[in-house]
Amino acid sequence: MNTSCGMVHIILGGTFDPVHLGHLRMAQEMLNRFPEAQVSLMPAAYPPHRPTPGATTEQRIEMLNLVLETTPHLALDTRELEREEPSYSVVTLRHLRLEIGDNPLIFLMGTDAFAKLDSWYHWQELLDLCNILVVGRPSSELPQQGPVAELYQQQRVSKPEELAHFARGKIGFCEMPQLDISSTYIREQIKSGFSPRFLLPDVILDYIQRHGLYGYQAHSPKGN
Ligand SMILES: Nc1ncnc2c1ncn2[C@@H]1O[C@H](COP(=O)(O)OP(=O)(O)OP(=O)(O)O)[C@@H](O)[C@H]1O
Ligand SMILES: O=C(O)c1ccc[n+]([C@@H]2O[C@H](COP(=O)([O-])O)[C@@H](O)[C@H]2O)c1
Repeated sequence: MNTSCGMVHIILGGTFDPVHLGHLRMAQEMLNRFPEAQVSLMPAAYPPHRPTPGATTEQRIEMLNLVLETTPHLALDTRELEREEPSYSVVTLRHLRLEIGDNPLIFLMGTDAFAKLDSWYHWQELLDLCNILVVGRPSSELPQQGPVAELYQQQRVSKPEELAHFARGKIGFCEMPQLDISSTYIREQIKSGFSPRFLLPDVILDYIQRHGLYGYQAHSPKGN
């Protein structure tokens, strides 16, 4: 549906275990490209398709709040924490859609997540509820064949900014300087006694150290 331009809502859903500069740069790209939009980070309480996070839900939220203290234009959407069930995006988006009416809604994800979209719960309903904006991520590409590739070909817009003119139903692709950073790599570095410094905000590294997360050893000679 082509709408008049109401408030654009952009959501980056994730596990944020922990939040890192890849996530934050994605969010900043959105603030740059859609200056009038509300951009929110939305932590999953019980992320589908993956093991239980290494940090508790409370710790993941505390880390996100630390970031938001210095990034006032970003918001935190905690609605998935209120449901005692897997954080299926389609369920969340149904709730969000009821709240925002026909305003444009954009769900942001990396190419790795988009490539597996057809494994998501009721995935074919997603575009009835939102637009999807895919961001290039190292080591993964837009799918070239299969149902997700077909959907992309049918529903794609030529420029990400066009998504602000649709309430739902469209898919954009956005290039940004690719950052080969993942929470997995950060957790692995910490577990091995190496410092993940400069892959995530210092305030998050401090938090991880104070709480001994991800196997952090206070006296590790290589940790920092
Ligand atoms: N460096 C990055 N570049 C682009 N997209 C990213 C990047 N890091 C995360 N994303 C995207 O952000 C969303 C949330 O990611 P998530 O919180 O799972 O982080 P992750 O680094 O992929 O974590 P993990 O390594 O634990 O799987 C996903 O859509 C993912 O594709
Ligand atoms: O709805 C699903 O089936 C589904 C399956 C995998 C991931 N997601 C959502 O995609 C976002 C990124 O997930 P993750 O596991 O990469 O952090 C997060 O908001 C998840 O809830 C959703």
